[in-house]
Amino acid sequence: MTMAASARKPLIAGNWKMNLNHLEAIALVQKIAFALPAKYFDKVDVTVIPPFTDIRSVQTVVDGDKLLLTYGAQDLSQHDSGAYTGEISGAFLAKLGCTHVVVGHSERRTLHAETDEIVLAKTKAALKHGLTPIVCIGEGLDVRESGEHVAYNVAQIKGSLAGLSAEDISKTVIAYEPVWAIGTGRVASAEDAQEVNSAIRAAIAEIADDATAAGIRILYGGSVNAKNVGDIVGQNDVDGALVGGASLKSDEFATLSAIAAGGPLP
Ligand SMILES: O=C[C@H](O)COP(=O)(O)O
Repeated sequence: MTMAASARKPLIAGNWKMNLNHLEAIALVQKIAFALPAKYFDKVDVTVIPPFTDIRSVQTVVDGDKLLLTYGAQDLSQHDSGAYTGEISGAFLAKLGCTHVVVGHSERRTLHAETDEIVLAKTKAALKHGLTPIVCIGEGLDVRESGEHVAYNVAQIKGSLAGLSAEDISKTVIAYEPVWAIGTGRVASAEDAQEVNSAIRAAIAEIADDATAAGIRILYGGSVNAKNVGDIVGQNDVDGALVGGASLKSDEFATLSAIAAGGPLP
């Protein structure tokens, strides 16, 4: 790899999951913006990922107050439009000013039976509409305990990006989220995150090329908070975090974003 880790600007993405109505969303974005002044955004990208029903309200605050944080969605349809009741098109998200969309989160893979093929189709849909897909992968506890976690994640990322051009892959963000660390308070060690993230980067070099692998941002997710984020993003191949629970607390989210930026604390 030719690009130093420091050349990849960290990304902190706050996945709110199914929390907060649109009024609560407005309040949280305003509090985050207050706690995280503009000076941090040279060194870290920050995006919030609210439920669909909050996005228009978040857009209003971000545009109205000219905030530097961006926002996205937690999922999208693989289709553009049509008879897909309950689905949301990437075109709609783009029209609302979304920059990012999470695809293949383990909760979607587990609760909605999303396979690598579906994740790939959604990744393509995101790219088609100019959205940055945050492609999630991660092993369950059984795989971790079997010691096969590196091979499992490499297979999952290859399946989720299969056939994409190097140019398309370079427009994605990858998030390694070990399922056993999500919402459990049981965070992977910084070394665990580095081990898998470096294997993912090597896999990207294989399916794309070295420059794409060196430039792509690979996040870690799973019980990240202000206390552990420094060690995690301090690893060579960890370029930020996909944050769940801690993204719902404005001060903690601002603090961990500032730490990812290299400080000082807000
Ligand atoms: O998308 C975020 C992850 O699922 C992590 O959630 P968590 O930080 O609550 O463990």
